[in-house]
Amino acid sequence: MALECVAVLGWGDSGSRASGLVFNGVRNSNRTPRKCVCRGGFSGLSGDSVIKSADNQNTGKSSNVNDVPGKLCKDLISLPKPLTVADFTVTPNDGTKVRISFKGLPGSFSEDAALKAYPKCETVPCDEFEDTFKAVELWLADKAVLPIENSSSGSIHRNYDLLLRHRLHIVGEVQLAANFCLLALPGIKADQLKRVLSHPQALASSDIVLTQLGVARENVDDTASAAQYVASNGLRDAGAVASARAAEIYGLNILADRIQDEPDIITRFLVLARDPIIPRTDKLFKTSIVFTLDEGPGVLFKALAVFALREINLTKIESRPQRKRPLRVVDDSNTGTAKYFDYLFYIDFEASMADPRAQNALGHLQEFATFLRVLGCYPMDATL
Ligand SMILES: O=C(O)C(=O)C[C@]1(C(=O)O)C=C[C@@H](O)C=C1
Repeated sequence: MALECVAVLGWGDSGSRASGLVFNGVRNSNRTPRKCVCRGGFSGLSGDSVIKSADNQNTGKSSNVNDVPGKLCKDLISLPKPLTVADFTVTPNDGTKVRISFKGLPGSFSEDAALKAYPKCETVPCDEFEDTFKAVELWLADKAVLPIENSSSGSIHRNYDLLLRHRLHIVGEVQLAANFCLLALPGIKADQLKRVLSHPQALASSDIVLTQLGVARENVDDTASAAQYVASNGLRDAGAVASARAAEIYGLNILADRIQDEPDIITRFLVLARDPIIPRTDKLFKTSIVFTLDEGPGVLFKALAVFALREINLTKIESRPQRKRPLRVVDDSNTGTAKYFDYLFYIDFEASMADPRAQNALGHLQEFATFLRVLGCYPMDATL
């Protein structure tokens, strides 16, 4: 990825103080592709083969003739096999056999998002958001899907932090309209319910109906867990706010459909993978970045101007405190020592990294950003 730095404005005078443009942790100037030793090189490209290959490498067992001087290696089966044409068709484009990790139980909206992106995928339920990242990093899943923001309660901050802590690349986005249903055991009527369980966002978004019912609200990790809990414990006084698919999976009845306060509650999910995709310009692409700036008047204005000057539309801006260095100390001769919160800025913009405008904008931002990382460049989801 060639970056061209242009001095369109007079403020690009700080030289290259940034530690280098980072494409998910690797400076672009001397970027070497991150490759897993076993990837596609041994018995196939499917995930199982990959995990097996990795295991062989880690056990320390001798699978190399050089480890057994003067003898033939006994473990011939574990030797790498050459790739064949079949290896390249194991994971077709329609999503067959792609394994997608998500947080929650089957029937959750995150699983719906995974199925929207890859209709024939195998979904891998995880306990925590962090586990969805680890599943991909450890080759237990090919990709992860995680919610990043929704139209009723805004950003899911924890996931912004995890994007930076981990080294996965954003390779796609999924927009999903949630249809919240009130579920209960078969035979139970709405007026018998004393409490309703769900994910806090689903409960908050169904406030009007739940208030009318006069029920207590109980938070659980995800909407499908609520349905599963009611069903598996045979709770006759408890309902769940979850999807129609969760009702089917856990054998619950739908007492009311579309109970959300707003007609459309949209959640935007990100798809993460170990490797970035090749940016294109023949369809609409988005790029997500994170950066830090020095303290000073107008620095954020300058940072945003690199996009405005090139007519690049920003679709999202989010700031998060820098957890490891929360306070910035500034010595000021007039006012003494000031301490400010130090922030990371996350921006999504509507341009592909293959577009010279995006390359120039990032080259320009790099001139004065103290840190810059491209989190991913991916096709926009314009569907619902
Ligand atoms: O609880 C679920 O079903 C989820 O997939 C999680 C989640 C979220 O984390 O925001 C996703 C979308 C729904 O609107 C509610 C909850």
